Parts: sequence; structure tokens; C-alpha cells
Amino acid sequence: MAPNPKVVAAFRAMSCLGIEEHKVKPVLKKLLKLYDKNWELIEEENYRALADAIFDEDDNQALEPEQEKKNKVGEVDEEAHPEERVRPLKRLKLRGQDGRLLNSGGSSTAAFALKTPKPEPGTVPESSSRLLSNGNAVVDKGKKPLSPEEPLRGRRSISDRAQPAVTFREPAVEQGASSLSKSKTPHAYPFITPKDEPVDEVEDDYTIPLSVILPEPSSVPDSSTKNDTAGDQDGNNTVASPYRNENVEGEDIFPSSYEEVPFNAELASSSTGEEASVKIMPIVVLSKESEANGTLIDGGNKYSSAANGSISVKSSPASVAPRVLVSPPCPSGPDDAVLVTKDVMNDLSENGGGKESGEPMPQNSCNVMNAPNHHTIDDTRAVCATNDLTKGEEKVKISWVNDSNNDIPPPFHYIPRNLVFRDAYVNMSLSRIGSEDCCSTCMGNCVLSSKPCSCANKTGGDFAYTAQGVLKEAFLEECIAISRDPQNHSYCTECPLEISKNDGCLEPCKGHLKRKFIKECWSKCGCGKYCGNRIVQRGITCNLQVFLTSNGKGWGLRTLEDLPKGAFVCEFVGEILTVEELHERNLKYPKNGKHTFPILLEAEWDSGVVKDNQALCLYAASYGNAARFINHRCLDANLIEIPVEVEGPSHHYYHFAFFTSRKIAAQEELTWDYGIDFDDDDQSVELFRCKCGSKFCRNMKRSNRSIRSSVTG
Ligand SMILES: C[S@@+](CC[C@H](N)C(=O)[O-])C[C@H]1O[C@@H](n2cnc3c(N)ncnc32)[C@H](O)[C@@H]1O
Repeated sequence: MAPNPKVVAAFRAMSCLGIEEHKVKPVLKKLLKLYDKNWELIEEENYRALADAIFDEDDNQALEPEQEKKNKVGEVDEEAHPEERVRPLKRLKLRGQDGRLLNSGGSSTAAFALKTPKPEPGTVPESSSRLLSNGNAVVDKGKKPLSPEEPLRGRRSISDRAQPAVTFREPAVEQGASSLSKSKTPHAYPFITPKDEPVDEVEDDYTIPLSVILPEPSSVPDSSTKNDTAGDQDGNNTVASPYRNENVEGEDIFPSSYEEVPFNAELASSSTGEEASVKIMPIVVLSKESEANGTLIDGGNKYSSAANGSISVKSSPASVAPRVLVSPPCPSGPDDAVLVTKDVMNDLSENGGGKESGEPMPQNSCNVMNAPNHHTIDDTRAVCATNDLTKGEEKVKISWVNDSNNDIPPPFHYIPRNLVFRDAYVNMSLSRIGSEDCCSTCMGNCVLSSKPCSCANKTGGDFAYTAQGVLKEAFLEECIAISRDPQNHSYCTECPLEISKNDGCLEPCKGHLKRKFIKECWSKCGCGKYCGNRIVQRGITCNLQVFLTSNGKGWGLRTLEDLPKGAFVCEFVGEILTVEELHERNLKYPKNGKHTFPILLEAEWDSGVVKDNQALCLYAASYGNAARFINHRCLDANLIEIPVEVEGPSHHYYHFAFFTSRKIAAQEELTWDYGIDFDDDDQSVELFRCKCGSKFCRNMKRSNRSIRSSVTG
């Protein structure tokens, strides 16, 4: 039989240290047994574990006869024989003067004694705890280690590393880890595997890498009781809400920069298993300058102008408006511009969502863990570490809470701006923006001017926003009225959506709701960044939170602060796809029980200028922002979507922005009317059963109708 190349390599590595094969063999055998044949652990850091184990074996053998001798002849003066305490020369070769391994990338080591008692069942293995600067071990209320990922990999914990090289950490820790990996306890996430820090980074005041600790959902900073920045347990308000920052003069009401406040979270925990306090101190940079001026392909806040040039674009205050399209999600695949980390997802499904891959999901299950594999370990880490779903991408944190069970939010890439997937043509060249399409001669804050600027002219001749940064009442009321009026639809002669289905039976256009557009000032305008006609492009500024709804709608989005009527909340951000690409995805990943709601950017579809292969939509299953958590409510939703042009004057690509349709109190769930026709059977996927609770619920009506018709026969 050919020799095992791994064994040969181990022999070779040891022979470089002058250790002969016959010494290596028995120790290697023991190690393999101990490590459950996990070669990775043996090979790491140039076979450090193996070398140390051999040296320890040497030590033991060397000491044994001495001990016997001592036992025989009585007391030996240790002082007189210092050399007896000296470690073998070979070990010294491996170490620097400070005792660290020279070839281990700076990591300290623990040498191994091959017999270390396994921990008692039910106790917390020492190595599964992390030492804080104050020496408190971090445990999960005494039940499970909070950071099982190292034990899983058989690595020594920080506490071990800090110890002198004396004892061999038998993989007793692995026992704890393996049981953990099956646990659904939310803080037991073996998929979160921080890199081994070199020992020189382990300082006295070492704090736990927060990335390995997932707050228990119920102990996630419950900003629900606060009106400040989501998740800031110390009550630090990181962002001044524009609505609380009114300026009587109407000048720049928005802060030019945002306070940066580190996020301190405290988890109830203790080394003894009960209520001690563990301080977690990740630094979340909450402050980011506005990124309104992005690049072309980074489509968010970017705009495509009409194909017919800069000046001739027809813009009307009432135009065709977007609606959602029911479609299945897009599991990852090479064509889907997604990242795949299978292991992470497996772990997530095992530990977080508690769902098996492939298991059909409940209809309201956007929160399931075997959703598309779009999470990277880093993403997961960032989300768990900071309880900020935005991973720092927004000016504000968006925390999440789950007071009901152990589910964690679905994995997705948080993006603050739309991104082109592949074929979508989003042209926003400056040359296409004509002088009448921007206000190049303006200065300062346009909304303070008595005369509407060119951009306002595109919004029906007036600014949509007040000086306080909310929608003008009349504008908003008109938008609401239009959205509620079923007469307000336009119909394409050849609907790009129907053509994209390419199924041989071209259905007639189902109609596109006409809505009012807002045209914001932008980079080619003369006004400043804090011009009051630049709201959506500044991104999210209010305090939002993702939470698990209690009425079976899955995750939802809520506000943590009172919001006035007409306030901008967020835009719907996702991948920009052509409807063809969308259809491809729908075909590729047909019904699997989960629904996502791509937004059609359908303003010009009836104009005939948009070819079906240019028609766009936004798809947020894989890449999206907080808006992907907004649930549907029939008719009287508290948000209304308004198309907003930022980077150009075309209705081909625009921002899909949500504004409050009325005052909203802190803690209220945010909802919008997806525009679903629950009576339309021609949907790509089965529709969810609406639980919006509205007295206008269209789904309920249908249920009543069907009950009635079955009663009447
Ligand atoms: C865009 S996602 C909204 C976020 C979602 N709840 C989640 O957990 O990720 C849309 C899905 O949420 C659920 N949903 C939204 N509104 C609902 C409603 N009114 N009643 C029942 N389920 C709803 C449905 O499963 C729908 O497919």
C-alpha cells in the first residue's frame, strides 16, 4: 500500500527538526486519534501540535527515570540540578527568546500533555470561554460557549493561548462544539469563524472579537423602548433625525455630518452561567458622508436619461408608475451575481433558521435560512457583530430583533444603492442632462427660492418638498389619490413584461399605474448638497428596525421614532435587471415557496420607446436594503411609493422611494401596498395569504367571495 502522503509529509516536517520517524509515529497516532483524524489541526502552523506533543513525550520520558531515581534515593536538590528542568534543545530551536514559536506566524503555543481530563458533561469547557480583560469568561448563561467556532476547528481559545506552554488542550472542547453545532440557540453559530489572531495582537486588554458573538435575539438592543438610534443601548443617539432638527429659517436642516458613536452592547451572561455582565465593544462607524455622487454602474441614485438625448425628453408630472411583480426568488448561481458560501448557509440553516435545505418554506417565509446563498462569512459576522443589517452602509444603523423565536433575518447583501446585475442599461451621462433638466444657475437651497428651479418644473412646476424636508401636503394627497384610483392606469400595446415571458401566448398588458414623479436636484445643478430638493439621494436618515412580526408575516420593518406625514423613509434598493433577466431567473428558480417582489420600473412602457429588452425592474432577494422587509398592506398602508428621478430626466430608470402617507408613531410597522391583485391567477408564484389586517384587505374579500360562492352554490 502506498504510504499516506500526509504521514510522509509529517515525518518530513519532523525530520527537519531532527526528530526521527520512530519518535514521530506513536505520537502522531495518538494525535490523530485525539483529533479525530483531523489533519488540518495537525498540519497547522507547520505541525506545531505534533512537534510539541513529541517534545512533551520526550519530557515525560526524561522525567520519569529521574522521578524514579528521586523516589528511590529520597530528596534531590532541584537548585543544584537546574539542567534537569531545561527543555530539550530541539524545543528551544523552535522558540524565540520570549518562548514563542519562531515559525508559527507569531502565534503563541501551548505545548501538549497527551492526557488532559475531559470536562464533566454539562460543564463549560475552559477553552470554550473567552477571557476578557477583566478575566471574566464569556459564556452563554453557562450553557454553551458563545464562540464555538474555534473549538470546532480544534483551535485553542484566547485563554489557552495566553497560557504558558504547559498543557495539551485535548479536544474536549470539540465535544462541546459538536453539540453546539446542532444547537439552534441563536448565539451558537459555528459558522462564524474568525481568523486566528497572531499572538502579538492578543494584548492584556483583549476584548472579545464581537464578530463571534451573536446577541440573543431578545437581548438584542431593544430600541423598541427608545426613540433613538437603533440598537444603541447606551441611548446614544447617533443620528439626528431631520424631523427633529427643524430650522425655523428653513436653512440646511440636515446635519452636515453625523456623530460617530461607538456601539456598546451588554449581554447578560456570566462565567458561572448566570447573570453576569459581558461587555461587547464593537466599534460601528455610524457616520458616512452621503454617497450621492456615485459611479455609473453603481446604479443607485444613478439615473439613465432617455435614449433620445438630453433636451427632448418629455417629462410630465403625472406619469406611469411602478408596481410589483410576484416572482420567485433567485437562489445563487453563476448567473446571478451572488456570492455562494455553502458552508455558511448550511450552518445557518442548521443553527439559525432551523430549516433543512430544500424543505418547502412556509408562504410567509422570506425569513428562512435556506434562502439564496448570498451571505458571506464576513457579512454574517458584520451583521451579528454590530446588529446592524446595513453593515455600516447607511448613515444609520438598522438593527433587528426577534422576541418570538431563534430565527435570524434572512441572508442577503445589504446595498444602499441599486446595482446593475448584467444587461440593464442605466445611462446617466452628464452630457444627456440638458440645461432645462437641471438648475445649473441655482445656488444654495432651491426650495427656499420663491421661483421653482428647473428641477421643480419637472415635478409639475413646484417643489415636492417643504423646507422641512417632507412632502408638501397637496403633492402627497394627490399621489395617494392617484394610487387609490383604479382608473389611473395606462396600457401598453405590447407590454415588455408579457413579451419577456416569451411563452407564445402574449397576454394583454395588465396596466401600469400612473403616478406623479419627483425630480430632485443633482450634481449638475448649481445648488448645494443640502439643498432641500435633495432628499432621497441622501439615503436613510430615520431610525428603523427589522423585527419578526407576531402575525405570521415574517420579518417586517418598523420605525423607532415618530415620523411626520410625507417623510422620506427609504427607497427600494436591489439589483437592476431587465425584465428578460427577471424572467430567466423565474424560470431557473421556479416556485419554491418563497416570494420576492421585484419592482417594475415601468413608467415609460406605454410610450413605445422602451423596448422589451430594455425594460427594467429592481430585484432585492439577493442584494437589497431595508425595504426588502417592508410587508404589504392593502390600500391603507402607511407608506406610499413615489418614483424619484435623481441623476437624469428619464423615466426609464428611477428611484422607487417610500414616503409616509400619514403620521407614524414610533414602533409602528411600516407597510406599503404591493398592488397585488389577489384575484389574478396568472402570477409566477402562488400568492401569500394576506394577513395585513386592513379593513380594505383585498385578499379577505376574495376569501369572503369564495366562501359566499360556495355557499350559494
Ligand atoms: C418583500 S417580503 C417582506 C419581508 C418578509 N416578511 C420577510 O420575512 O422577509 C414579502 C413577503 O412577506 C410576506 N408578507 C408580506 N406582506 C404580507 C401580508 N400582508 N400578509 C402575509 N404575508 C405577508 C409574504 O411572505 C411575502 O412573500
